[in-house]
Amino acid sequence: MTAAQAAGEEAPPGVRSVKVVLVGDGGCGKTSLLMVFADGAFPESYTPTVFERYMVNLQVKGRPVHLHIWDTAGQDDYDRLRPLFYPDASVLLLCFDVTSPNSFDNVFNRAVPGLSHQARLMPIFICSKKKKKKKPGEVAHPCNRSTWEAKGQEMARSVGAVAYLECSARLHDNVHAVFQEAAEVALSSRGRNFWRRITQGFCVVT
Ligand SMILES: Nc1nc2c(ncn2[C@@H]2O[C@H](COP(=O)(O)OP(=O)(O)OP(=O)(O)O)[C@@H](O)[C@H]2O)c(=O)[nH]1
Repeated sequence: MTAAQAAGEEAPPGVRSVKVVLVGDGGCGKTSLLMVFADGAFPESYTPTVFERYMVNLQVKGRPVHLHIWDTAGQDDYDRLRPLFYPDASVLLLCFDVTSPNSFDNVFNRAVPGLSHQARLMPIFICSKKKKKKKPGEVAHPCNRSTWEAKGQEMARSVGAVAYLECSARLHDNVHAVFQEAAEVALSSRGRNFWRRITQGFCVVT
């Protein structure tokens, strides 16, 4: 695995550039995922993002790639602005938090509308495996491990995602794989229908 490195504004000559957009409910873990990938550190404090761009270099099949990653605001006040980031993007990371059923439903209700007109934009469905301490007497969460994995895969298929990945920013688990997958999908000459076909069985990376 090649470590990502923070990059300058523009891709150096000859280096391919890929735009990735992170979407998902406010607080579902987008910024933390990106910070662990870009800086290698989990941010301990929560500050809601408006719209921020990060540039990170990584290697795909031994060649340098310049990732432009847009971290978008999850709050509903920004629902109309968010799709403005889609047109020249290659990959959309649709994120939800496993401890929040609302964040799961909202991928479909809020993030996906606006996607249908973007034929070139390939969605990847990302599950953020946050761990929540159970309070005494609390009933099992409806999205517990045995159900949310299946639900996640089903949702991924229904929104036409080309892959389904699980990760934890806090545990630094599978974070690099998310962006590596995004870069590989974006740089492939294969179209969205190809990726959908080969991922019908969805490989879950944990
Ligand atoms: N346990 C756990 N908590 C996490 C993880 N990722 C994020 N969090 C926590 O979730 C909260 C929100 O995280 P952010 O990454 O800022 O969420 P966001 O989706 O960028 O939120 P907005 O900027 O409001 O859209 C913070 O308190 C994080 O510490 C994780 O992998 N595990």
